[in-house]
Amino acid sequence: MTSQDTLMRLHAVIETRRQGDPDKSYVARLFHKGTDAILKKIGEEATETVMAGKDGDRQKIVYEVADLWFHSMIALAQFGLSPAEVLAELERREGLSGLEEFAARKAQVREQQEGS
Ligand SMILES: N=c1c2ncn([C@@H]3O[C@H](COP(=O)(O)OP(=O)(O)OP(=O)(O)O)[C@@H](O)[C@H]3O)c2ncn1[C@@H]1O[C@H](COP(=O)(O)O)[C@@H](O)[C@H]1O
Repeated sequence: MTSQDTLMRLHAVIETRRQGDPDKSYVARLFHKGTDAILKKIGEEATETVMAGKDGDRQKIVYEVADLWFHSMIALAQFGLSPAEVLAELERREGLSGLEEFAARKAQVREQQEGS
């Protein structure tokens, strides 16, 4: 079993919660609250991840990043996306230096500005 399977299985569970009972399911409750509530959770979990990092607490970092990924997956579902699309984007970037990509993007913007 791969990590991708784990993400896709969780995604499938999240999708089933769309019509779930908010009294029985955390995910259903969050869907029921709507986009702003989902995005707010991502902000909270990102902040908690930063705090865990500042504390240098490795176990807490794992716990908070799991919360962050989980809530990000609810956000993806809310926008009709799946982890497969994020994984495909990461695969597309594989082997592409971040600095080279940044330079290419800058050059593209410069060309667009010079062309207009
Ligand atoms: N992976 C998770 C998962 N990670 C975190 N959480 C919940 O996310 C919440 C995180 O909230 P916080 O840490 O901010 O604490 P909180 O006090 O509970 O939340 P607030 O009151 O502050 O909003 C907690 O209630 C956690 O239990 C999760 N809830 C569910 N899942 C997965 O989603 C599946 C479906 O869950 P249900 O929809 O609840 O059946 C589960 O089987 C799991 O696989």
